[in-house]
Amino acid sequence: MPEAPQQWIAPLAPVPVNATVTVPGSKSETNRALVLAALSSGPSAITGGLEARDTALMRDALRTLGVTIEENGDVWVVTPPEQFTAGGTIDCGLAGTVMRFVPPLAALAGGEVGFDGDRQAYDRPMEPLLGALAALGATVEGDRMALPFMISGDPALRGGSVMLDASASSQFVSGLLLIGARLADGLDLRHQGPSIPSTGHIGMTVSMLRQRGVRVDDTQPNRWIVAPGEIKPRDVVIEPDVANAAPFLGAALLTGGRIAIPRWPSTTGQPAPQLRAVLEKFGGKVSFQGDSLVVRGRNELHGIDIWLNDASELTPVVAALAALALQSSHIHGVAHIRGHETDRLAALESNLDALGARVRQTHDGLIIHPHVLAGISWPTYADHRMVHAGALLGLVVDEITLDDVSCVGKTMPDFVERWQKMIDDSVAAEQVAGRLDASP
Ligand SMILES: O=C(O)C1=C[C@@H](OP(=O)(O)O)[C@@H](O)[C@H](O)C1
Ligand SMILES: C=C(OP(=O)(O)O)C(=O)O
Repeated sequence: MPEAPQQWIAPLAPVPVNATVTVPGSKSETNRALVLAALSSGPSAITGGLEARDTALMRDALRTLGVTIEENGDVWVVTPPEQFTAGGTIDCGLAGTVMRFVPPLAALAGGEVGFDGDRQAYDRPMEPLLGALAALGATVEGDRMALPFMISGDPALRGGSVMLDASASSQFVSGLLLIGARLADGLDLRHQGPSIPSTGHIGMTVSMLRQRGVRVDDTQPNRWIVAPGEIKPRDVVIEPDVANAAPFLGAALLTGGRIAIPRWPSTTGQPAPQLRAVLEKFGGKVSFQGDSLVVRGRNELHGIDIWLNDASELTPVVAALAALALQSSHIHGVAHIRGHETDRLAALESNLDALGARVRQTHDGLIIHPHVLAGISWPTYADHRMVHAGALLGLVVDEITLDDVSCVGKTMPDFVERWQKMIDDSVAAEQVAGRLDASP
């Protein structure tokens, strides 16, 4: 079950932010590492996995399929079963990685596995993935080819060639690639349709498969060939989550401050280069100090024109920054985020309009004309990234009130505490520098 709703008034920044912010592990890498450990030929240890709703749902899902996961502090030891267990029901919550990565595992179980999730998850696209699993030999039952549904698997699923349209989510491709090596004939997967978003995340899947000894040929565009064979166990340390770093880095831009994020992943399938490009386009100065990414803002944001297809989960943060820029901005290439946790284009248009910005949806994005913002209401639509956007606006706009901040627990349950700490650390830094009176 999602958490009970919790209202939150986003704090104003009394000084430019100036802090070092540690960011928890990547959701995408954590859930891939869990799934690959469950598919591999022996136990694997995962260190620094993200502790949040999406990864708890993934651990529960794998346990329902017979996987053993022992959690000792931040080290999780995952032991795969001989064969995935049927008979259970998986709760996907609102997690794309659970609803798209676990059905392929269920297709390898010896019987029926049920899938359900939050009511809001029923609207997220599933049909291309379920259609592909049916084409590969699994039986899929459900009224709408969306959640809820049932899969009857076969541990000896043959696999082979299959075609799908992955323009609604790269996760359809990733989910199938993850099991490709476990199919008797391997997998020859092709995409046909409008371009696939978030291709960096498919790159993350391919590179994590290769690190475990799986042969993947991705030399042709929109085609992936996975050879059948062993998925080797591997111990991993999870890198920080780039999309969860974004609101903190955005705070440096908005307040003319400085934020450092240690352990910045330099080679990653996460949208790290895209985030850096966004911050620079807005006028931020990005540099590295040791293993930290450091962003400095100038208190003035330029309007930007940006293709965010490969980093679409950054859209709410980018839109919030754009609403406070000096010129208009245009975000392109993100039509598919209408099927993310909520219809993010509609949510951003309606929320920012209500604060006074003039925002228009296009066929694949948003045009944002900034305006002096005022107002209090910031509905979050159960979407963690709408919390990030509201928090950013609240740094400089009085009394921004989020109707429910609990949904941020999808990927960062202690976001509010980390946000407040960023502000408190910044005030303390000003006091130490003698620029602010330290008396209460
Ligand atoms: O595979 C992954 O871990 C993800 C892929 C992307 O999904 P879409 O391709 O649906 O945008 C991204 O937005 C999501 O946050 C995580
Ligand atoms: C789109 C997102 O999540 P999911 O993995 O549920 O698709 C996201 O985190 O912004």
